Amino acid sequence: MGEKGVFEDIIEGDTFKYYSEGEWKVSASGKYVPIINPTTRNMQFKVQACTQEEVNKVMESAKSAQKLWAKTPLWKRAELLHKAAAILKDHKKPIADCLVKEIAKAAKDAASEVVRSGDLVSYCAEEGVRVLGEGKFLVSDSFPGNERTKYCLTSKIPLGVVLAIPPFNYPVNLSVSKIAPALIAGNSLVLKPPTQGAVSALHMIHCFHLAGFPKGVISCVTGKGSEIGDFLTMHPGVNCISFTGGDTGIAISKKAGMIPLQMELGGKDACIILEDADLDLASSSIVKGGFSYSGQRCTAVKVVLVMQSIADSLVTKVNEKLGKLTVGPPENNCDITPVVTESSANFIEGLVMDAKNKGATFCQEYKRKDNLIWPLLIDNVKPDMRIAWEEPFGPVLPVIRISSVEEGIHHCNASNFGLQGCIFTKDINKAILISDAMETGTVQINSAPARGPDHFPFQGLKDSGIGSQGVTNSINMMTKIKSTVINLPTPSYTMG
Ligand SMILES: NC(=O)C1=CN([C@@H]2O[C@H](COP(=O)(O)OP(=O)(O)OC[C@H]3O[C@@H](n4cnc5c(N)ncnc54)[C@H](OP(=O)(O)O)[C@@H]3O)[C@@H](O)[C@H]2O)C=CC1
Ligand SMILES: O=C(O)[C@H](O)COP(=O)(O)O
Repeated sequence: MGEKGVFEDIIEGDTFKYYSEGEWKVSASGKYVPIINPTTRNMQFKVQACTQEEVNKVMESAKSAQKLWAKTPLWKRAELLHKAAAILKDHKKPIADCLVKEIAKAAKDAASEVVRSGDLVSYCAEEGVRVLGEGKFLVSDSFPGNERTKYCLTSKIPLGVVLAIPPFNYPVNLSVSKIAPALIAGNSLVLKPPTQGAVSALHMIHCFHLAGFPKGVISCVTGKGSEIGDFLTMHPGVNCISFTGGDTGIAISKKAGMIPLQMELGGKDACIILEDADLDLASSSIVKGGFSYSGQRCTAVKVVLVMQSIADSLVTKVNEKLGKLTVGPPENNCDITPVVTESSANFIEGLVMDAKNKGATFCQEYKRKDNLIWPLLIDNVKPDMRIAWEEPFGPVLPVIRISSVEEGIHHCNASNFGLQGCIFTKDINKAILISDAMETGTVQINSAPARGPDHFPFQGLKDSGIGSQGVTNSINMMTKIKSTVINLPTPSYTMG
């Protein structure tokens, strides 16, 4: 079970506790949620199945703690975040070990997720003191019909309680990308971690506890999203929801009520390859973009749209590189590791079989053992195949051969998703025109889609999301503007 020592307080018996009012607690439910190791398919960890009463208590304490937190000087909030970031990075090993066991992330990638997360928290602290330390000053005579009798001062104020719900694939990084902006902006934060990934997230929360955040400013409740999710997202104490995940986010946005929402949902990121593309660069980007963490990234390349004349060469190069990927357990740092759950593996297999039955060309033999699926490139995919449109979230990648750039853009824009996309060409003018035509939140030119570096804006169009992430955008999103207007008895003009 998880590492003892500094993390001793977060576990009782064999079940991890939840974090409420600055303390680690056992749920009164007497129930636990099992976390299944994707590699062994045995139960690896247990977390508390929190009750609705416990959620209520967390919300109450988050609400009262926020009032005091908002009065804490900005530099002091930043100092605490820097401290949490340092503690997080100091405990990279035990947290990464949990990621390996809970979500089968390769050991080296698990360690870099923790380091990246510490860096994100520190960056957010630095950015916060600047973004939140500045407001606006407006004078009334810039608007027609007014004299200079009014001075308007605007500042950014906290929203209250922010509810953060991240997905399984980056349970630490996509938690802190919500926690740090919320806290620096003077909000309190309630985290509902994904079930697969909950124990890594609880370790990360303990780092914030050790940093000395006041009671109630940060809390973490565990339980299955399907059981406590609605209660949390519809809770009257929540003033903002920051969610990353799948279609669940669409359902949440319909139920949440009149509060700001930040939604980062699925994607079907298209990779358009033009005739003049550097095929070595394109093929290595496709392999990295499509197959790292076994394709379980929202920003994974999820469909290749290649010009017919270069398709054979591209497919050959991609296949050569796929042949070099190692397949096996995350502990061995394999490139391809088991996907997160058996149901996920079954879903991927469903897409693969549909493509096979409809006549697609398999570049490798389809191979699966339990949750482990060998990397597979599926060529000659046609629009009537599910894999042309649905995201497998696994190590299988469809190739659609196109006869014009317009056909590629049309396929990209016909998707319900609009997260990212990428274009490979040496002609920057063409790249810009195609980028403008693609209905996605980001287009990468000559590289695979990616969210990072974490301070870049990150957003999806259509069913891929609401709002924008990235450090600065998240800080702004988790604040409101407040104006104070000074009314003068007579117009006043400086130096006038
Ligand atoms: N755009 C982006 O940035 C990203 C998008 N994704 C997308 O996420 C999906 C895969 O991630 P996955 O974790 O399986 O996504 P899910 O949408 O299944 O789960 C995301 C989070 O929502 C929780 N949840 C489940 N049901 C509810 C509910 N009714 N109310 C509130 N919360 C709930 C889950 O908890 P529990 O685990 O307990 O069920 C989890 O914490 C893919 O579609 C992928 O594209 C993933 C990463 C990044
Ligand atoms: O959830 C995801 O898939 C991430 O947001 C992707 O992040 P990355 O592109 O930086 O790996």
